[in-house]
Amino acid sequence: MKLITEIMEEKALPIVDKIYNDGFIQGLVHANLSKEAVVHYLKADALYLDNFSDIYAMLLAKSNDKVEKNFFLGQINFVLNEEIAAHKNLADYVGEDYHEIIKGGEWYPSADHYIKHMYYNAFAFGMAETLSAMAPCPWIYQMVARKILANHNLAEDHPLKFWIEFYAGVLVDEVLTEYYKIINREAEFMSEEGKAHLVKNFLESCEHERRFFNMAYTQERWDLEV
Ligand SMILES: Cc1ncc(CO)c(N)n1
Repeated sequence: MKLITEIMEEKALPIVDKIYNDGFIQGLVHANLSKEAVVHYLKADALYLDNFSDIYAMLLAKSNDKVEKNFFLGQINFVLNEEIAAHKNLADYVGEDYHEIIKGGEWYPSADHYIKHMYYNAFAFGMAETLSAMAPCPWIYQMVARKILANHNLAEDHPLKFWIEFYAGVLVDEVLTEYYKIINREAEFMSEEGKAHLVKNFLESCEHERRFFNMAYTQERWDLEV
C-alpha cells in the first residue's frame, strides 16, 4: 500500500519538468536571468519566507509533541536566518545589496494566492493539511535543483551554482522526512476524502510554485487602481 506522500510526489512529477523548462529556471541555469526577474523574485520571496515562518509558528503552537515543536522551531530559524544565503547569491548575481533590494517588498497575485492557500489550511484544517500545502516549498526546489545538476555540468564559476547546490542538498531530505512522518501518521486515521484533500493541497502548491517563478519572470503586477 503506497504512502499518501508517495502518491503526492508521483502525481506532481510532471510539474517539476514544467518548472524546470520555464523561463525563470532556464534563465538561472544559463545565467541570463534578467535583473528585473531576480529583483521581483527576491522582493516577493522575502515576504513569502516571513509568512512561511509564521505558519510554522502556528504549527508549533498546535503541536503537543516536544520533538515536533523543536522541529518547527529549527525550521523557523532556517527560513528566517539561514535561507537568506541563497537569496544573497541571487543579489550578488545582480550586483545589488540584498537588504536594499527587499526594502519595501511587495508580493503580487501569484504569491498572494500561494500564501493564502497555506494560511487557509492552517486556520481551517489540521497539521497534515497544512504540511501538505507547505511540502512543495522544499520538495519542488530540491527536485528542480537536482534536475539542473543532473542535466548540466555547471562551471565552477557559475554565478548561481551556490543557489542550485543549496537547494539540491541533503538538508531538504531531513525536512521532508519530518513533514512526511506527520502527514502519513495523520493520514492513517483519515477517510479517502480526507486523504484526497492532502494530495490536492500538495498538487495545488506545486502549481503555485510554478506560478511564483513565472510571476517574477513576467514581472507580474496587480491591476488595482492605486
Ligand atoms: C516561493 C518559494 N518556494 C520555495 C522556496 C524554498 O524554500 C522559496 N524560497 N520560495
